[in-house]
Amino acid sequence: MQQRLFKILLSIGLLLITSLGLGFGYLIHLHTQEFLDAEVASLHQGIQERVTFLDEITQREDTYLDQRLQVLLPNIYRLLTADQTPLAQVSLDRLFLIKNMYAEYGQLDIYILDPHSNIIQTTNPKELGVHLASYGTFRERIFDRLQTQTLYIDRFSTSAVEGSLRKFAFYRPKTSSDYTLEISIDFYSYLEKRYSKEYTELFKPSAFNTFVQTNPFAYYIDLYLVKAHSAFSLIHQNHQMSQENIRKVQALGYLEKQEGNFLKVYQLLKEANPDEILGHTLILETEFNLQNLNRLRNALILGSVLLSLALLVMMLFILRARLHKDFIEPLTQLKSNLEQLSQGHYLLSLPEFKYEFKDIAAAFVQMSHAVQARELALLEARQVLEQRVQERTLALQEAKSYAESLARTDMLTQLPNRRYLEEHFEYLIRDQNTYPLTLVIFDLDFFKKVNDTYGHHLGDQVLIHVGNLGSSLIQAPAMLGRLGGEEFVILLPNMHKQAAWILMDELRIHVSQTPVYVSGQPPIYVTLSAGVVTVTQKEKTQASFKHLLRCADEALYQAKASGRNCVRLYTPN
Ligand SMILES: Nc1nc2c(ncn2[C@@H]2O[C@H](COP(=O)(O)OP(=O)(O)OP(=O)(O)O)[C@@H](O)[C@H]2O)c(=O)[nH]1
Repeated sequence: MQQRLFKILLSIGLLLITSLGLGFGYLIHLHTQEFLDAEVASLHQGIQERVTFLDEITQREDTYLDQRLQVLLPNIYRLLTADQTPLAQVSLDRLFLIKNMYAEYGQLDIYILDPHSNIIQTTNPKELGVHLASYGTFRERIFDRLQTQTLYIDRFSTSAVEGSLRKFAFYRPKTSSDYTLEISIDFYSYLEKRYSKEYTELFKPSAFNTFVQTNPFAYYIDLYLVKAHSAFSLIHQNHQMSQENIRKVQALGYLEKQEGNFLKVYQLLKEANPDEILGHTLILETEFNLQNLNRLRNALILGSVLLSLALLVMMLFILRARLHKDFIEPLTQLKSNLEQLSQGHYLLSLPEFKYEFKDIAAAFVQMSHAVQARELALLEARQVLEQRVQERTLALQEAKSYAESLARTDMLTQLPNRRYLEEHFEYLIRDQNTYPLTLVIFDLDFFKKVNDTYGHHLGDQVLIHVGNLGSSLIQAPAMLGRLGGEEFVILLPNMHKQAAWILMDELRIHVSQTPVYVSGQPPIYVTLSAGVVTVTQKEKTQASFKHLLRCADEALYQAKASGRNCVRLYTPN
């Protein structure tokens, strides 16, 4: 039982620990996820603030530069073509000369574009020969506008070739001119010149790396300026973002991609209508290395499971000990008491129990006493029952023997009846020592007359009287019985016929001389006639009760025929 209980407890405990471990694990997982989300959000928030600030500065400077460039571009054109040199043939030296004149703008570059948007001369040699019309909507945006106006100042934008943030301005002396003058101002170097270096540091791509350094999980960040379907990296220049990601981030605003321990997050920082000339979409890309975080989370989960396991083992041991003391021990004690009770030991000495076992023990003792009392009562009842059974058996035996005696007794005279006489004859005839065996039958003479004269009742008294007289003359094993009516039979073992004749004659005389006295009546005298038959041992094989009765009856008939009141011996013819 203890083992089973322990197994049940162990199963419950294991279930508990599994759920506890899983619960803890889930909580830790949620917590780390929340923590990570908060870190991601704080990083993005910081970048967003910086970008918003940059955006404000950009817009302000854009307006300011627009005003200045409207004056600057015609001036540069005039300076370049002062000696009547056609724009298409301005020398590189001249370009650099002019460029250096405007050092206050920081990194300023001058370009001369041919009618097909090719850069044919520039202070930025990297871009020489670049066909600008192949970049996005350059021709539609700029060249088409210059068909109707001579000056077009573009927004701040990334350089298609370098990816740096620049302000672009275009000028044609006449709308019909073939060649175009373009200048670009590097935004960061412009800011450095206009403000201070510390100030511009905030917006430089390298400054964004501080976000990576200060965030525990950040691994890599980039900002993309999206033009139509191309994205230009502002931090890691020349870096590209896939078309698929651009579309997804534009549609969802936020996108997360997990690859092993690395998490990439894309967030739309600024969305603009691509149809608007100044519209730029800004997408932030951040990448986080979660290796340490995952390791920490796994260690925490494992730790919590191990701790719960240790707690469970401890709890189980304590519980088992308590269980044994508070539950198993009293139960074992009660079990042994029950065994004692089943063996009939009622005087139980129960030890001190605790808790509910105290009540159980009390009830148990009560039950024991009740059982004891009931058993005693049962014992007594059994004794009474046994006594009654004995009494009833005795009564039954008596009733039986009474019934048997009734079955063998003539009710009127209380003498053996014909059945008893026959049984006794069978007994005597089987015995070797009863021969010669004599059977006498006697009959009252003219008994009808007695009945007729004195009534049947007095006739009965006469029959009883004669029976009594006969009984007084014989002793067992001889037997006198009433055959029926006024006929009687006497069985006389060990008696010769002469002796029997003498005995019967004695009875005849005795009857004839002993009247029946009934009050108010004269004495009633009766006589009897008798027939005697004797069987020797030799003759016993032919002898039966019926046969001897018939023989004796013949002798009786002789006696009747001889005038009655006499005894005749049977003589076979
Ligand atoms: N009171 C009384 N009478 C009985 C009983 N059994 C038989 N009797 C009568 O006994 C009488 C017998 O009559 P019988 O057979 O004519 O013989 P009997 O008158 O004795 O004449 P014999 O035998 O020829 O001397 C009848 O009247 C019977 O009714 C009995 O139990 N009680």
